[in-house]
Amino acid sequence: MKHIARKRFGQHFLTDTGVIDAIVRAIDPRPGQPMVEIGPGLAALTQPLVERLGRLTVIELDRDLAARLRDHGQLDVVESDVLQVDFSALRASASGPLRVVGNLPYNISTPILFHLLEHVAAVQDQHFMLQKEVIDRMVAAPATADYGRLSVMLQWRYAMENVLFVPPEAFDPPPRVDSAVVRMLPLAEPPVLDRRHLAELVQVAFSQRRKLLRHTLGKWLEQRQAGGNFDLQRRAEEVPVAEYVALAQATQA
Ligand SMILES: C[S@@+](CC[C@H](N)C(=O)[O-])C[C@H]1O[C@@H](n2cnc3c(N)ncnc32)[C@H](O)[C@@H]1O
Repeated sequence: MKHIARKRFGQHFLTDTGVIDAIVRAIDPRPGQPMVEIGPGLAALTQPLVERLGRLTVIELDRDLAARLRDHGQLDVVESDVLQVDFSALRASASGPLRVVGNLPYNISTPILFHLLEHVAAVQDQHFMLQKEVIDRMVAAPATADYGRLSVMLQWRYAMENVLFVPPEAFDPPPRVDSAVVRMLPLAEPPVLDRRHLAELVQVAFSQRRKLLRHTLGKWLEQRQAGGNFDLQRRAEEVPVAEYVALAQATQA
C-alpha cells in the first residue's frame, strides 16, 4: 500500500537516485561496520546502505513504516523516538563505535544533534541530511553572520564539513528549503569541559548579538569574579571557539 507522507514526522522521502548514490558514496559503508540510521522511512538510503554493510540498525518512530521495515531480513528495527534512544547502550552491544547516519526530520534536527552530543563517546562519525541553513550555522567561522551558539556548541567537540548540496526536487514531497549533507567527526582529543557550563556561557554571550560582550558576559563573569584578561570589548560572534572553551574551563566549578 502506498504510504502517505506524514507532516508531523517531517517526512520528505528521497527519490533522486543520483543524490542517494552521492550520499552513500560520502558515507562509504564497509561490510560489518556497526551503523545506525535515524528515520529510514521508505528505505531510500537504507537499502543501498544495508547491501554494503550486511546488517543495519534503524530507528523509526512511524509505526506503519517500522512494521514494513521489520519484514526486511537484514535490519534491526528500533521503533522509537530517536530522542529516547540510548546510543551508548547500542554501542555497548555493537562490535565498535557507531557510525550514525540519516536524513533527519528537520523539525527536531537540533535536539537530535544535542542528544547525540551526550553520547559522543559511543560514536565514530555522523553523516546527516539537514536543512542547508542549519549546516551553514554548524560549520560557520567566527565573524560571520551564521556564527552562533550552534557553531560553538558543536565545533568544540566535532570537526565538521558540508559534503553535498541537495535541492528540494530530490524529495517527495519536496521541502520548502534547500538541504545539505554534513559530515561530523568527534575530535580525537577534545578539551576536558563541563558541556552544560559551556552551554550557559555561550547562551549568555549570544543573548544580545549586537551588543558588546561587556553588557552580557561582563556581568556573568563579574558574578563569578573571573575572566580577568578576556577581552569584553567584542561582540559574541567575534570570539573563536577555543576562547569560549578556555573561558568555560577557567570559570567552571
Ligand atoms: C526526512 S524523512 C527521511 C526518510 C528517508 N530516510 C529518506 O531519506 O527518504 C525523516 C524520517 O524520520 C522519521 N522520524 C520522524 N521523527 C522521528 C523521531 N522522533 N524518531 C525517529 N524517527 C523519526 C520519519 O518518520 C521519517 O521516516
